[in-house]
Amino acid sequence: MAQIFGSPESYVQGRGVAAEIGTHTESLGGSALLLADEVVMDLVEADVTASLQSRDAAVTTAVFSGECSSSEIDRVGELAADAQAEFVVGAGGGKALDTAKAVGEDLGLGVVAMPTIASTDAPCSALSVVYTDHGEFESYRFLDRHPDVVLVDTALVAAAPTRFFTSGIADALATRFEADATMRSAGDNILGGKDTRAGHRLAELCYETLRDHGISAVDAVENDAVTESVEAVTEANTLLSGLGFESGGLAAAHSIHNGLTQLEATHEATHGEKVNVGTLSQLVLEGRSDEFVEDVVEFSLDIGLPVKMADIGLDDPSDEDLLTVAEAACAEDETIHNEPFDVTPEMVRDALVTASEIGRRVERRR
Ligand SMILES: NC(=O)c1ccc[n+]([C@@H]2O[C@H](COP(=O)([O-])OP(=O)(O)OC[C@H]3O[C@@H](n4cnc5c(N)ncnc54)[C@H](O)[C@@H]3O)[C@@H](O)[C@H]2O)c1
Ligand SMILES: [Zn+2]
Repeated sequence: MAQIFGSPESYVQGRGVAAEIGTHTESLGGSALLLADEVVMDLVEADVTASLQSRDAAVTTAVFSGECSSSEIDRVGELAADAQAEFVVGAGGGKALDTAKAVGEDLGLGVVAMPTIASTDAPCSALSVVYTDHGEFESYRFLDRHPDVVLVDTALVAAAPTRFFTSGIADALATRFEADATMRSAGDNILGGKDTRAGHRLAELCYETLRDHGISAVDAVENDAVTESVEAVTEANTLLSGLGFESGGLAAAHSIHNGLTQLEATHEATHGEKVNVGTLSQLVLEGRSDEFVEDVVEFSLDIGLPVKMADIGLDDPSDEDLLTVAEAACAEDETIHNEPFDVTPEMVRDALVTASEIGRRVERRR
């Protein structure tokens, strides 16, 4: 089978770049739909509208409901059609961006992904994760095209609540481990091909960047400051992890995340926070050494990330709850089958409870 690597047409990152968006969208047409929820609309509408209008692009705004569901994708699609938009600018977190990407695909429009938090690796991928209107994982929707432009204003990223930034570190921390599993099993990446050296190396670079800069980047973001470490980690969370997971492949960590979304009690935890519990479980599942797992737990604690189920709303999960998570994680089309051995629900349940116990133990001894 062919090796496949994919990426957005262009990636722009820096302090204040939201106000320069118009200089990067001229090839996309003269009419934009700006999609953002109320919080994000307040943050970006003035700068984005002024910059696009200065380049002769008309702007219509649409308020995002908060969930990337089929009904929301259809609703926003109708608004884009009514506005005769030629491109969609999705601003906000992963859900707003995933919705904008799906709308762009449905209507054949250009797409600008403008993350205002570095909370996930959603911005760069040709993928929308679709949920029910109630927030349960429903399906991966694979898109034909990547976003035309990904634009990340690091001043916005640093000013947002720190929890989003740390969640993005968690999402990115999983990337290398999942790409490694996919490579060892010769599994498929998200683009339906085998990995390239480039895809795999970017996943490794992502991990190295987080370990080299993660802790001080969080210190900076706590103070709304943009440092070189914040630039490095924003790039790792957004670009390196985005390219790394898509072209490198996903494995157990994200399947366990998807399983966890089946339980209402986890819905308050962010995507990245649930992924971190999935990552630690993957390491246990793979039989990594105590020292290795504890090192990742220590780093997670330094960053302020969950290391056990109780940290993501599951204080005392019942056997039935654990089986629900484990069975969903092992569904036939799940990426957990990219692990280089057969995985059963029992193995996932045992890895989850053991990873949580390790997390609890390391936390106690600090
Ligand atoms: N498509 C992909 O490749 C991919 C990859 C990873 C994750 N995802 C998806 O991303 C979603 C999770 O995204 P998320 O964690 O960003 O959550 P989210 O999209 O729900 O956004 C979280 C919140 O951040 C707020 N926000 C955004 N920018 C802000 C700012 N600058 N200041 C203050 N608040 C701000 C928004 O109002 C929103 O309420 C999940 O649906 C997940 O499946 C998709
Ligand atoms: Zn993710």
